[in-house]
Amino acid sequence: MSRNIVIFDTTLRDGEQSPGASMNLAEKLEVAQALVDLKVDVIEAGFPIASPGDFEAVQAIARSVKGAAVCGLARCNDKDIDRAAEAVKDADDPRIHVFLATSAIHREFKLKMDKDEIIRRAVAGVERAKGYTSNIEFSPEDAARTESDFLCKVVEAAITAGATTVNIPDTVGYATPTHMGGVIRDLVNRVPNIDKAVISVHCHNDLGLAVANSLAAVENGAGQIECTINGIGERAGNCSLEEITMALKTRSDYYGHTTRVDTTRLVPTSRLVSSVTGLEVQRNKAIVGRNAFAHESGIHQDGMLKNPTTYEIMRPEDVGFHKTDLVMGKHSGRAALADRARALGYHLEGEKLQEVFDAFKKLADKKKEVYDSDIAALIDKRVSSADDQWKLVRYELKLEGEGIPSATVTLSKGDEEQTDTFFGGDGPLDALFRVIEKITGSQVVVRDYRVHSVSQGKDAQGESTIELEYQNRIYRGRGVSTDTVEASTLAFLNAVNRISLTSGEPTEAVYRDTV
Ligand SMILES: CC(=O)SCCNC(=O)CCNC(=O)[C@H](O)C(C)(C)COP(=O)(O)OP(=O)(O)OC[C@H]1O[C@@H](n2cnc3c(N)ncnc32)[C@H](O)[C@@H]1OP(=O)(O)O
Ligand SMILES: CC(C)C(=O)C(=O)O
Ligand SMILES: [Mg+2]
Repeated sequence: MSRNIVIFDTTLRDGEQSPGASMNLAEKLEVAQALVDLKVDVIEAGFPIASPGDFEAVQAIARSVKGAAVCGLARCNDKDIDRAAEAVKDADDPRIHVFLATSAIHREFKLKMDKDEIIRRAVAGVERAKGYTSNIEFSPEDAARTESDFLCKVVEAAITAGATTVNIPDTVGYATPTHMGGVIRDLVNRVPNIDKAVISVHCHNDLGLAVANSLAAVENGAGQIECTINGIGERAGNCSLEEITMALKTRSDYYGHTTRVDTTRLVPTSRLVSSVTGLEVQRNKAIVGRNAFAHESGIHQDGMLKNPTTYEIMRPEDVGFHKTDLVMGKHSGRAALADRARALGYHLEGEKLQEVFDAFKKLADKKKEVYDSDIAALIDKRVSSADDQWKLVRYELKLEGEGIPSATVTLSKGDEEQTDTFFGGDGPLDALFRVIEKITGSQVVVRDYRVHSVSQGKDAQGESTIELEYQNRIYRGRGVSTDTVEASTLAFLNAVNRISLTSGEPTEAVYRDTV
């Protein structure tokens, strides 16, 4: 029977758990708005107890988002649930997502709780959340590795306690499609009150099977899929939203289900998330990769020219690829800029539109043609630096006798400016980075540094991305400018700003990184 599958996006929660993918408040609000435009049903905006910044972001999203439920994650304890409830309370449709691991491994080694205690805590958690909202999701974490009998008992108890969605996570990406389908089928057949809740699925991609496992779950009765843009998330990531929604759409002949997702927004949303997290999308990534609709070989090109359906199962425009890169110039106005920005995944209005418009006009004076990618870069620059404490005022680079670099940088913080100089270093960029370290007082190690062009032509804008290590954590930064040295300096400063943004917060998050 045809069903509408609920799309639960967790880019801002599980997606943000990707090492180095932290987003600032302005970036999270921009992504949340893009998710609304994409027409996802539920936005998991964060884990409010995790840090004051997470709480603030969930609250701001709950207050601003219209047209999707806003969800906050909580462990099964009173403090987490109360904090999540406080964060989502102003949403039109607030959801609290309570989780507790159920597998033998997690019970014994992590939680140190027996089966009875797990059921007691799960029920107490759902009941407490129920005191705040009627929209409650419960997840038995590591469900795919949980004994079937026990999983059925926990799910039944959570529904009796008031859970309206029961989410079945494959937390460690262990399942295969037949296995995951079987887990859902067992719940459908064996849990007496299962019809009182929506069954959800939350698959991780450790074996590259997250999308396949989610499809198998849907085939066996799941009515909600948890997923993220570009498949980002803990370790190898989560089920990719663009892949799962296009699989359901393209193969509606087989699955017969629908989603509310406006698939023409997939590419702009993917771009936005890639840009704010610094996690690049691989060229051959299904649906949104640059090569997803590119045809190189003669026989394929011949077929495409005769009829695109010979080699394309989806139309590029259905996922949001544009045939042409619209050229805007110095004679374009605000209306055209706002319209172009929307097509690229952003919302520009009021003061924000004016700021980007001013930057656009300056760029148009420098560059002959301003492409979509230039515009996206200008907006990204504004969004990613919105919460920055330190701003670059000016810099000067000189090569002294025997080519030794000397860098002088002026940064501002609030109304104050500070200038310093560094002489020496392993090259001009190193000298610039060292001055910034001196002024901001942060000692970092550069782990990765890249520069590439974001638009066409000799006068293209350069984008620099950088990964800094500070106290065993990775911080990413981006900078864009027509001058690549300036782009690199901005990227370094952007990453340093992220350090000062998070290190002042009393978070005790355990972090395992891959460096
Ligand atoms: C599968 C998932 O994706 S779950 C979500 C994972 N995301 C995150 O962890 C990111 C945010 N996390 C954080 O900021 C921190 O871990 C916090 C603030 C939540 C907790 O920090 P701390 O209080 O220092 O605890 P810490 O992280 O060291 O350990 C987690 C504790 O929660 C307990 N716990 C884990 N899951 C649950 C749960 N669902 N319900 C109740 N307790 C739980 C653990 O057993 C451990 O308790 P213990 O300290 O008594 O052994
Ligand atoms: C919190 C839960 C749903 C989770 O992210 C997982 O189990 O992977
Ligand atoms: Mg997860």
